[in-house]
Amino acid sequence: MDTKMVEANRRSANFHPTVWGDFFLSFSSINTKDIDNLKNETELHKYMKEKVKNMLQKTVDKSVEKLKLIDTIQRLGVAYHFESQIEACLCNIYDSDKNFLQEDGEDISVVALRFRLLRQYGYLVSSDVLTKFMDEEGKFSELSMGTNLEGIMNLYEAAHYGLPGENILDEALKFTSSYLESLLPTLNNLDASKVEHALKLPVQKALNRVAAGLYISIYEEDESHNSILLTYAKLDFNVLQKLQQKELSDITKWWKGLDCPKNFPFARDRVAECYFWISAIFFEPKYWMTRKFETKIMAMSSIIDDIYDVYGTFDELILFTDAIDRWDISAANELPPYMRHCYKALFDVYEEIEELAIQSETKIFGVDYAKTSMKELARAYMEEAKWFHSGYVPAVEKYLRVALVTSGYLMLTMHSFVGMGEIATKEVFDWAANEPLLVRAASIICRLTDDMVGHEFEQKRGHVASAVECYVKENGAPKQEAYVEFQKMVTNAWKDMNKECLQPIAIPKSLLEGIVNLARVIHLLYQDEDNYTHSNTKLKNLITFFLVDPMRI
Ligand SMILES: CC(C)=CCC/C(C)=C/COP(=O)(O)OP(=O)(O)O
Repeated sequence: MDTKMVEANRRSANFHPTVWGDFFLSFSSINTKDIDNLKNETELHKYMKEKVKNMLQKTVDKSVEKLKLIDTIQRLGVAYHFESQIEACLCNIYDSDKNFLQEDGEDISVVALRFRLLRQYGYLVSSDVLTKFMDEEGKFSELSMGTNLEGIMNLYEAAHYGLPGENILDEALKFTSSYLESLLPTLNNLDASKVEHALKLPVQKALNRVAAGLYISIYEEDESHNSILLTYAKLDFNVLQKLQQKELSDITKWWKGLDCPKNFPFARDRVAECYFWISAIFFEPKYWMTRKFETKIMAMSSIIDDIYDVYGTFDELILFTDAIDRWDISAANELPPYMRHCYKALFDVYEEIEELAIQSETKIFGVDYAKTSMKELARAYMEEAKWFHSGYVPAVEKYLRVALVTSGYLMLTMHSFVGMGEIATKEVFDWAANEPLLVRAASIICRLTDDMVGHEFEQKRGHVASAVECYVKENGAPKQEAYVEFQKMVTNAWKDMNKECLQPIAIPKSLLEGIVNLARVIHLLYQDEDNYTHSNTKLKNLITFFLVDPMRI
């Protein structure tokens, strides 16, 4: 270390060391026994897939059974194999006669399920269909709906698809959430697990892959389960897990080369956590390229964030921001050793991205958009550093102009597009570059949720004022008021996202889904605390479940 580094007055965040270290390196090769198992598993996977496909084909279109089947396939995390059949079926329902949402005598369970599936696939069906289940005062109640657990749960799931101003769904969510909570102590084990799962991870806020992994055991407990669907879901889980173990092994090898504990001892050493974050969003095998470099970019951004927020001196940060803005490898020579190391590593990642993009005929122009978003991120980090070093606490609106950029979600969006091939056209990148509502909404969810759970830990070590401190200063109000206000903004951001996912959509659905999934990661990892920074409990368990232990078939 050079002496200047030792002498400078630096902060320390005392982040805990890596949880995973070299653990995933051992998944780099597969032994002969595993190859045989893999062959058998792949064969069985293929065979079961045909069976599920047949099941879907044979079930009568527009029937209640078909809706339930689609719901189960989705909940088990395998809908991505049957997207075209599912789309066709829901399109058929939407295009049919005007009464499709409510046949005579249908109960809330069917009406709400159909409503939710259609909204989920982008069809703007009217929520008026639910008014029939309200009482004279326009409220949902036990009496108006009957105490049918499935119906209440289906209404609960549907209610998450509300749009701005759609009060009926606000009402539905209020009633169903508190009713389900109150029912919990009275339910048998299986129903209680279903309700707890739904309360924690409603379909609209859940990463499908994660919710599915956790739902499989609940489904297995249900005696009425379909054993073909169950086995197929488990097989699929294991096939993806093996693929992801190998990918994470390669990424760990790269990460080890950076030697984080030695070169960036002040930073969060979290590469497996970054991979989990990204692979839960882009889980389909065909998105391997996005998983690979999005993880690397995220892990690098995490170090860069810690350089700005924790370790770098103000003068060093000016040099670093300037070097990133110039994007010129010779600028590395002007940086102190630890920054130089980071800068060069960042360049190496972009070199790899460019090579991969060319090889796979992804259009290379996307990489320029990605670099621009990284420069914007660094400039925004610098703006926050200036505020911190001058003790400035901006008003919330001013803070958010910068802090939505430092949420990193526009940057991650741009990089994800690069890996997703032909569908990411120039128009798509331009769309993202123009601050669309969807990206803004995902960034609001990320920034405000992160600030609400993380600000006390951050302020203790010295950190730019978070949205909470900005609100308190601007309004002379207690922090509890800030939490309430921000929770409202987060709720509205989810509604904006629902709106932006309705037809006609601005960009291809799989790209939109990636952005919504970015917000869903926050719902999973930042509800109670910042489980990324403090990754040795909840996130450790999730990684063990999804990336280490296979399911018993
Ligand atoms: C989404 C991206 C780019 C993630 C990289 C890792 C990261 C910086 C997480 C948030 O950390 P934090 O809670 O310390 O963020 P901040 O310093 O912005 O509050």
